[in-house]
Amino acid sequence: MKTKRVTILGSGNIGLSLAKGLVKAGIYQPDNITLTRRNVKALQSYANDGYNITNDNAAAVANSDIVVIAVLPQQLNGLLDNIKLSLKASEHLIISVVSGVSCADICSHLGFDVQIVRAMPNTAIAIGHSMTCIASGNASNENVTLVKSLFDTVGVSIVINEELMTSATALCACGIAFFLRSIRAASQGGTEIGFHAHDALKMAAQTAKGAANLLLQLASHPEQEIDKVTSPKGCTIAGLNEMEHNGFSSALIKGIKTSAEKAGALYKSE
Ligand SMILES: NC(=O)C1=CN([C@@H]2O[C@H](COP(=O)(O)OP(=O)(O)OC[C@H]3O[C@@H](n4cnc5c(N)ncnc54)[C@H](O)[C@@H]3O)[C@@H](O)[C@H]2O)C=CC1
Ligand SMILES: O=C(O)[C@@H]1CCC=N1
Repeated sequence: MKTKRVTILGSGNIGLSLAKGLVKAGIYQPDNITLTRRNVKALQSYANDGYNITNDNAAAVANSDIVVIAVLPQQLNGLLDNIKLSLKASEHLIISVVSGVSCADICSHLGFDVQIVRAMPNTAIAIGHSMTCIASGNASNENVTLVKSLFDTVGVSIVINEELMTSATALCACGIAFFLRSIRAASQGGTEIGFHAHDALKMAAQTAKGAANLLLQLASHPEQEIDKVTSPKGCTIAGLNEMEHNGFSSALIKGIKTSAEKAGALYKSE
């Protein structure tokens, strides 16, 4: 089967992470991927690595099969106006990673229907460890499966209902920042109790990785694993309860709810 040519419109944080992930997974060569950005000079190092780069979105779309839209919600309508005439409903498949914008919103702005699959990856896609949620309102099952198989090469992906995409944004895409901040905070605690900052960070990150892998590899529940750590009258339960008295779980839950509300409102507030 001929390799489908991919164009990534808006090659910033997530667009470039996706490109790197696809190449690292070995399913695309850089020369099958076109990266666009208004300031194309910022992509020069990618051109040196063999990617096609341009600031001409319309031409890039015309020369591709799969079009990934990776601009900010407030940049989307301008981009759609830019590519409208190059988009062929019968030829193109759009993958949108834009938060808070439905397939119907995109078709409505374009003024015609084109198959769209939404994907919500996170920045760990650059190293093949994304948690990606996939949904579509109007694409064929075949295309949803195609997109899932693409994202399966750069992490783990699941197909969900489109109404849950803003929730997926908060839990998984924003979630990377939440867990990173937790690791950073743990390392700061580690420094206060005696470790050099770089050692404390490494120790905290590896500990977080171990905790996540206990759940993923043993298909276990967090409380089951926590019970194994908390010795009676021990130091773990003392620290854990102190964190809970200070709102640890509550802060995470409230933060995720706030992010989900914001994710749903980003495009509509423009
Ligand atoms: N950063 C993340 O972790 C994730 C972001 N997303 C979504 O992905 C989208 C992009 O987010 P980021 O990559 O973080 O933003 P970003 O600001 O890093 O990247 C957007 C890029 O699009 C370019 N751009 C804007 N208008 C353009 C146009 N008309 N033509 C060509 N390029 C254009 C900008 O110059 C910029 O480089 C957003 O909608 C965000 O909600 C989704 C999942 C995770
Ligand atoms: O913060 C944001 O709006 C984007 C969406 C998910 C991750 N970053």
